[in-house]
Amino acid sequence: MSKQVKAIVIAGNGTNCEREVANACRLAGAEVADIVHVAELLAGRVRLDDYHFLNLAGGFLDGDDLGSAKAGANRLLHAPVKGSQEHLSDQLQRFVEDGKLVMGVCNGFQLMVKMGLLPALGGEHRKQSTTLTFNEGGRFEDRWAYLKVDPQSPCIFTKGLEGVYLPIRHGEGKFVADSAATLKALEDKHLTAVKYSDAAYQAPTMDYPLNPNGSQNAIAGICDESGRLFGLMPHPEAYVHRTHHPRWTREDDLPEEGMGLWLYQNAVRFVRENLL
Ligand SMILES: NC(=O)CC[C@H](N)C(=O)O
Repeated sequence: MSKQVKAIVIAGNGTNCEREVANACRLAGAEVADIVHVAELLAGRVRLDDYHFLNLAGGFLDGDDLGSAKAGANRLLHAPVKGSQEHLSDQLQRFVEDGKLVMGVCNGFQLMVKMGLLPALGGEHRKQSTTLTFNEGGRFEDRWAYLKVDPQSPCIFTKGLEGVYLPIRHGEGKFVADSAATLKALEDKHLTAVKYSDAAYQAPTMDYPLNPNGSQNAIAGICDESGRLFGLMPHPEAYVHRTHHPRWTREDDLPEEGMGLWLYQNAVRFVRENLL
C-alpha cells in the first residue's frame, strides 16, 4: 500500500451524509476519501481491504423500517460478496483485526450497534448488547449538543479533547444497554467516550434539551476496547468550519476549524503513525 491515508465512506440505501463525511476526511488530511455504494462492495468491485478508515454515514437506511439501521445491519452481516466465498462481514472482520479504524455517525452508529460491532465487549463482534431507540420525547430532535469527552477513554478519535459542540438530528438516539452489567462494563472500561453535558463540558446530564433523547447515563457515543471502533449520534462531519456553527455571525472568537474536524484529524494521524 502506498503512503496515502485511504478513507472509504459507504453510501446507498438511504444514507445522506456521505459527501460531508468524505469532505471531513479530506480536510483532515486523508489523501483518499472514496464514497462507495454498498452495492459496489457486494458486487466485489471494491474491497474494504484497500482502505484504512471506514466511515458509516448518517441517514435513513431502508427508511428506518424495522427500527433505524436494523435492515442495514442484516445486509452487512449476511450478504455475500459476488465472485468470492466471502460475506461482507468477513471483510469487515478482517478490517477490524488488521487494526484499522471505523467510525459510525448517527445512522452509522445505529448500524454498528445493531451489527454488534459496538461495543463488542470481550471481542464479541456479532452480538448486539446495546441499542439506540426512540428519543424519550417521542419526536425527532434537531439541535446542537455539548459533549463531554472522557479523558480516560481509549477512543482514538477523541484523544486530547475535553469537549465538543456538535449538531444532532435523529429520531432514535436514546442509548440503552441490555443490562446493568453491560452498562457498568462500558463505564468501567471508559468506553462511553462522549456524553451529553452542560455548556462547559463538565457534567453529563439527563436534563432535556441538553440531553436530547434520554440516553442512559447521558451516553452520546461509545468505542470498543481497542478505541479504534467508535460510534456517536452527533455529527462531527457537520461542524468542520466556523460557518457551520449556529451562532458564527455573533461569536467572534470561533476558530476557523470546526470542532468536528478534530475527530477526523485524530483518525488520520492514527493511520499515519500506525498503519502506513
Ligand atoms: N441523521 C441520522 O442519521 C438519523 C438516523 C435515523 N434515521 C434516526 O432518525 O434516528
